[in-house]
Amino acid sequence: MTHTPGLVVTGASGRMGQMLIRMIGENDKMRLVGAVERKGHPWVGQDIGTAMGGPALGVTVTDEAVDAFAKAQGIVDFTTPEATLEFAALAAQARAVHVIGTTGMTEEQIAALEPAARHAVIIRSGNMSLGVNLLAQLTRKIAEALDEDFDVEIVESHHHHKVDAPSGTALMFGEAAAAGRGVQLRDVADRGRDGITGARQKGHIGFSAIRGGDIVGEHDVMFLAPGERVILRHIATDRSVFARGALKAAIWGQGRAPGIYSMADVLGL
Ligand SMILES: NC(=O)C1=CN([C@@H]2O[C@H](COP(=O)(O)OP(=O)(O)OC[C@H]3O[C@@H](n4cnc5c(N)ncnc54)[C@H](O)[C@@H]3O)[C@@H](O)[C@H]2O)C=CC1
Ligand SMILES: O=C(O)C1=N[C@H](C(=O)O)C[C@H](O)C1
Repeated sequence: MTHTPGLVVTGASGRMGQMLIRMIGENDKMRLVGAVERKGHPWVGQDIGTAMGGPALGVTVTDEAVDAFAKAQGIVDFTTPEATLEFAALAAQARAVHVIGTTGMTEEQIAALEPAARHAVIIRSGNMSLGVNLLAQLTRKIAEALDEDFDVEIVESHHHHKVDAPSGTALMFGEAAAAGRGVQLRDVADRGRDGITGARQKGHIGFSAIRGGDIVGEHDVMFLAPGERVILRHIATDRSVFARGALKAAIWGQGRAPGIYSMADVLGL
């Protein structure tokens, strides 16, 4: 009998789903026990390995998450907000660790994860990479140190398929800057300026989004004052940095008390 945690990947055919499946296959500390896709997806019923164009992996893509989750100790989920909410309830029933990478969730959708977190471990982050999580800590410290003469602007760039803006990472940086200043992001966020917007308000945190080509994910956190600028930059060139963090989280969560955790918890930051 094997004691390595069995993982289910949801959104298995997606950009992150396929990266996760490849990386689980290369890791002897975990096993792939399920691959879930949305109803009607052409991969449902096929072996996930062959659907991805490689050798068979012995795991058939299913649209029945409840059956797949019953065999799993961890669910790694990069899908959509609606699917993620559904999976949170099912993962809690199965007492499986639910790693959530999905972005674009509203405040209400995030709050709706709480009942599931009473029964199981949820680890959620808008960005699973070590570099971004380190930079979020730095953002908070810099925001604590600099006063409101420094305007905070966050600029993010992503591939042309991305459907949500600002990115989950940009919002993480915004939350970190707001926490450093002792304010709530929702009270100071400037999202989507257009037209005669009026002059910039002191203390606000601005967001801008670029979409194009195959950009994996790039973020600048800018502190802009008369006479000087401090700019923090993170550039992801490969999705493996997100997948590595998500898989680390799935292992870290095993045996933890139920609750909602972040990547800062996983990484001990
Ligand atoms: N937190 C992080 O570090 C990262 C988060 N993301 C986020 O992850 C999400 C997915 O990103 P990508 O893989 O680029 O998108 P994608 O569009 O390539 O993949 C999403 C997959 O989810 C599937 N899906 C949708 N509804 C489903 C359902 N009800 N059941 C099962 N599968 C379902 C889709 O068919 C698709 O294959 C996005 O929200 C993105 O912003 C992406 C990269 C890193
Ligand atoms: O959709 C993506 O691709 C990414 N999404 C995450 C986000 O919204 O910040 C993380 C990463 O930037 C890639």
